[in-house]
Amino acid sequence: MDGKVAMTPFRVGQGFDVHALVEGRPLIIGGVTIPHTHGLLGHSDADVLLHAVTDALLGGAGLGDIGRHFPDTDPAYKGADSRVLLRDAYAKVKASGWQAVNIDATVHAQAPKIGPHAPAMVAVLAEDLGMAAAEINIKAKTNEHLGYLGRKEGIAATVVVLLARI
Ligand SMILES: Nc1ccn([C@@H]2O[C@H](COP(=O)(O)O)[C@@H](O)[C@H]2O)c(=O)n1
Ligand SMILES: C[C@@]1(CO)OP(=O)(O)OP(=O)(O)OC[C@H]1O
Repeated sequence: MDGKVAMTPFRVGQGFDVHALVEGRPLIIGGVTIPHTHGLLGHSDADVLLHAVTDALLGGAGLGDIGRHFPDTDPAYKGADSRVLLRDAYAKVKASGWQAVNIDATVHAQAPKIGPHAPAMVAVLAEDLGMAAAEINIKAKTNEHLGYLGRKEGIAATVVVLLARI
């Protein structure tokens, strides 16, 4: 033994993202358009949850992060549908020998209520990643009116994913 763990069958990935809430943009979270007074600002459609899932998948596979694969300086991704980026990133993850086992996510939003939309978000992720809906969990938290999230200046998402070697 040289002290290294070779060919481990499982790896964990984590992702975080945050986008500012502004007027005049649609609010798209987890591929679902949610009626709201404000939407998220970004180079793409600013889907904070799908970006965090993408980063968790890429991170677990050791493939860097979303900005490395889809730079926000590239006009090709201006207004991009984050579902397309997620599917593209996951194809790279699988090509590198890993598949997702389960996903657990939290959307940090003072408003609006995310719970009623969570099943639709799970369906989006299940379809795009070819996973069973039962392996995907989406939670939501306010920020108890504290800080920039609590002042509704933005929405954040945190995600963990378990990857298994294919
Ligand atoms: N944007 C949100 C925030 C929260 N929820 C649901 O409310 C529950 C209580 O949230 P606290 O932040 O007050 O602990 C939480 O467990 C969610 O079920 C939500 O749907 N959308
Ligand atoms: C998705 C990309 C690319 O359009 O842009 P944004 O929508 O600004 O999102 P961000 O979470 O900052 O991450 C990565 C970017 O490269």
